[in-house]
Amino acid sequence: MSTEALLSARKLTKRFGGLAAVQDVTLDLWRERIHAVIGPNGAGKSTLTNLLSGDIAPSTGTVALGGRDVTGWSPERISRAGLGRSYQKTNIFLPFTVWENIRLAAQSRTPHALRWLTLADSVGAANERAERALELAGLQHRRGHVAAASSHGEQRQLEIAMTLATGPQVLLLDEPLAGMGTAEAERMVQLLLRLKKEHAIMLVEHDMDAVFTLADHLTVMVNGQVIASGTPAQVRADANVQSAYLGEEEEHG
Ligand SMILES: Nc1ncnc2c1ncn2[C@@H]1O[C@H](COP(=O)(O)OP(=O)(O)OP(=O)(O)O)[C@@H](O)[C@H]1O
Repeated sequence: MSTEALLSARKLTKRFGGLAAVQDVTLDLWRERIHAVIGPNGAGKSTLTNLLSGDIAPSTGTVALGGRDVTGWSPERISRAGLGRSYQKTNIFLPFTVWENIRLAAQSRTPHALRWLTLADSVGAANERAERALELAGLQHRRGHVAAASSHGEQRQLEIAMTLATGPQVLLLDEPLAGMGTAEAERMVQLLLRLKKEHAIMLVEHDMDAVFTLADHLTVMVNGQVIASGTPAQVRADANVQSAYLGEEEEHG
């Protein structure tokens, strides 16, 4: 196993006018580890995700993927370099079947310039990636069903399968448990544990039970800054975190 992090962000800052939505954030993602990022609304979690995926460019700081500096690259190029990002359902074509959605996502990985050159190869490789993604996400039994007829939980699984179909090494998952009931959430937790075996994962999630079940490493953000980072036990014991964030949760729980 490589001793190098698959993704390394160094001192990332993003300013929107006078507001630093993300400030000086440094973070590493490693294969076989889930790194959860938590924080109250407006903490900068979405902005951080956008900086890592290339959807927005940092004001300062760098992002390296697999040892290569990818700062300023387009999201498509970063995706082809091995980063997969799940969006909340936005990419699903509801009238298409589960399989068609995954297959389309798999094809998007092939660079346009190569499509006509190596058509047979690329079709075969895309089919393979799609089959694997379908299986990994546990959606084989839904293969021929139209996405619109799938439950909320299955649509979230599909969203992850579509991300997997691009063949990523690093996964950025944005609230995969949002809006789920207990049984669906449990199924998603099991899926994330399976995915962890082959990927480096950053998980942005509000469900604290899931976060503390899944995370190997936890970063807490407040007002754009990291206020604590460490193992879940270290973070739980951190006085800053308790007053800024977890304290409130625990009072309710
Ligand atoms: N495009 C933008 N222009 C101006 N301000 C922005 C922009 N995007 C985000 N912000 C601001 O940056 C801060 C961080 O927002 P962000 O959405 O990253 O937080 P978050 O932790 O993801 O919140 P939530 O949990 O509600 O999704 C907020 O104050 C937000 O209003």
